[in-house]
Amino acid sequence: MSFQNLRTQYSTLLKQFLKSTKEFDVLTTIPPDHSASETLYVLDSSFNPPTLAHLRIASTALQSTPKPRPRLLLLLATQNADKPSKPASFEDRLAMMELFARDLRTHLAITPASTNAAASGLEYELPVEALPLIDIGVTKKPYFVDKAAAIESSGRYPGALEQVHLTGFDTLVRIFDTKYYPPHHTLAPLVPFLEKHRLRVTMRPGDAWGEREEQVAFLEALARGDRDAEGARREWVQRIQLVEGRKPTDPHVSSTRAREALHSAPKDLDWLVPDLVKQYILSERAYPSDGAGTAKV
Ligand SMILES: Nc1ncnc2c1ncn2[C@@H]1O[C@H](COP(=O)(O)OP(=O)(O)OP(=O)(O)O)[C@@H](O)[C@H]1O
Ligand SMILES: NC(=O)c1ccc[n+]([C@@H]2O[C@H](COP(=O)(O)O)[C@@H](O)[C@H]2O)c1
Repeated sequence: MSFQNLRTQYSTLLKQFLKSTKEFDVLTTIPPDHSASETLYVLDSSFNPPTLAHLRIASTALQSTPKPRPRLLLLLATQNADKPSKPASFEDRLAMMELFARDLRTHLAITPASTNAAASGLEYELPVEALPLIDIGVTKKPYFVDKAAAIESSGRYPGALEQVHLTGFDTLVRIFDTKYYPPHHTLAPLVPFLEKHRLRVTMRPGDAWGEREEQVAFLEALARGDRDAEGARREWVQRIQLVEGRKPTDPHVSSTRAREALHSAPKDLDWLVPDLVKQYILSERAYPSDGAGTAKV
């Protein structure tokens, strides 16, 4: 299917979703398949555009599970907690999410899960049947607690399915920010979320969120009870896994950096975004240099 047809397909599906009363829906599954799974990994993002950091977050989570054929939901919220809905339109982002899903499956097919296996130098290829199913989903809810509840009540997945939300450290801090939970502004709304589901948080050292030690200290403070007065529970640390992010020598990858590189240094896209996503943003003008481009629906 051409990029343009892919975009048109998502434009139609998105319009139907926005007109419906649904709070969450799956628009596509790659490959089309309805078999059950025990754990649902959820990568919620603006996908503006999807980057190699997103790919790393998703692939390391999927490769860390001993369960056969895990399932991944790539989730786009039509309303963001903080950011305006631009510069790329939602249909461009949905098209890029599908391309990202294909890039991710290709990556998983040829990348061994352990560094030992990688070092062995033996040729490696995962059979197609073992690759994860990837759902492309949309939600009208900006907050994690509501997204998780909307996924649960959608009927799209078995009721008891555990969700593991994949986030970066900056998002963990915001999930634990009481400003998002009016009218009482406590962390009580997180209780049902963390009783049932988990967070797998990738550290994001060296930027506005502090170095590795400060990020580890955030969870230690939670375990010590420093946040009890806000309504936090110490046992939540069992539900939150902190995993290593980029090495200090690796460049910092973000969607902002990819959008900037498109106009100033397109060669940098090679280490910022996966291959099909790169082809899409170079050919489809999802990010015009005049900054135009809005969430057209
Ligand atoms: N380099 C990274 N390291 C760790 N986590 C990341 C990284 N890039 C993105 N994430 C996480 O992935 C999730 C979705 O990211 P998001 O779409 O906000 O990407 P972003 O690169 O931060 O976007 P932007 O640059 O447009 O603000 C968030 O939970 C974010 O913390
Ligand atoms: N308290 C919360 O649940 C909370 C706070 C901030 C952002 N978010 C969400 O996290 C996701 C990633 O956010 P950014 O795209 O702003 O990095 C978005 O879907 C956003 O709406 C949730």
